Amino acid sequence: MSQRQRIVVKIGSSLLANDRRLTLRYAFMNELLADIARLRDQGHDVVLASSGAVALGLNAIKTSPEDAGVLDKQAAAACGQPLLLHAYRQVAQEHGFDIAQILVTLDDLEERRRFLNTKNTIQRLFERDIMPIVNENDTVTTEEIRVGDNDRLAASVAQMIQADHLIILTSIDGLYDRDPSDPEAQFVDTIEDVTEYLEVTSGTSSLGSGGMLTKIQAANFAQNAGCTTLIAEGTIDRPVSAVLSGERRHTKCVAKGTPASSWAVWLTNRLHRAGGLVLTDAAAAALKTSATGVSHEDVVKIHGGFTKGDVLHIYSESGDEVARGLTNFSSDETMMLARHTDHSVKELLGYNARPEIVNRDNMVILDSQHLPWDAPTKSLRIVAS
Ligand SMILES: Nc1ncnc2c1ncn2[C@@H]1O[C@H](COP(=O)(O)OP(=O)(O)O)[C@@H](O)[C@H]1O
Ligand SMILES: N[C@@H](CCC(=O)OP(=O)(O)O)C(=O)O
Repeated sequence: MSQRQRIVVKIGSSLLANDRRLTLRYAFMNELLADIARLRDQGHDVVLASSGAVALGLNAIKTSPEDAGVLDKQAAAACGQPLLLHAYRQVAQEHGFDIAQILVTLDDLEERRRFLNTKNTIQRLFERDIMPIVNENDTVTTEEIRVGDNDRLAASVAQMIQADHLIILTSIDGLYDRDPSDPEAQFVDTIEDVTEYLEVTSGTSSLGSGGMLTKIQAANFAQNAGCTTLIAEGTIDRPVSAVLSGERRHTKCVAKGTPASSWAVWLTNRLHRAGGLVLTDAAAAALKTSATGVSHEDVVKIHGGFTKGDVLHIYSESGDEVARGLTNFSSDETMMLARHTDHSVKELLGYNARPEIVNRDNMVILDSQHLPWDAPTKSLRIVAS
């Protein structure tokens, strides 16, 4: 690998924490950072997305992984994160480089301005030759507002920095076509279309969060952003470079040849659904070909309580997700406009604006490479009532 690359390496909890004693696996960390030091010396930019804060903090709060509830995990992360980063810093310095901590929440990835701020920070750290280590700020997140797994978080970072490779190191050597404990399970070398594998990926290791499903979703995010994902076992001997060079077995999820613009990728790679619109089937079908956006006249149901600027998932009445786009109106304003199509925006909301809920310029039509989200079944308000 001679060309200079941007690489995001995601490390699962079970690689950093001993699963019985819940103590740090220093030997693995040492080999990992030695390997990364060599990659850095060859000119590559590396970001680590590291799990392990919760697992390493459980001893401090005297709780086991099986018994830990949300509050325990938040407290454990508060104890484990400084321990983890302190170790990373000491070991990295042994290998001649410095590290920095970036703790993010869902909003830092989903809100455009915060996403760009985070991107700029990582860029500046690269310029100063410091390796960023990213984790979710588990202590301040709750179930509804968290990413929840570092696989998709790492993919968001890969998309953010336009990485060439996302390397997900975990407790298993890659993806199998069924539960890997099934003796008939076959190893999958290469994935072009992740949708074929969504059904075969349940279950996690004892310390893991998302299992193989979130790795496959992450791989899809990355491939849409023009980044190739390699899923491999975090083996102690040259954990990253042996995978990159192809010496160690792994599952490769190939990047799409022509990635969309970074804005379109940000718009479609969603970790959270702020809200949605259901359109008539005819209007949803027309979106694919027309040059106009979503008209207030076509909305039949509104999902969730959203505000202006949120990214909405747009469905047909038959339940297919057809597009994602930035809304010009809040959910309550959208309901007013959709219910009273014979009135102007000025009459209904008190200011002049076109009654287009989502502009064509602020929308991306989904195609076969995107993983659609199931149509919402709860928090739906019907327009014609
Ligand atoms: N089809 C599959 N192929 C490979 N692994 C799978 C599959 N389905 C479930 N898994 C499980 O996913 C686990 C890895 O995910 P996880 O425990 O969340 O790891 P990490 O902590 O590294 O994120 C493996 O231990 C494996 O048992
Ligand atoms: N943010 C959490 C890790 C969440 C997570 O994705 O864990 P894992 O599935 O082990 O990568 C932590 O630091 O403990």
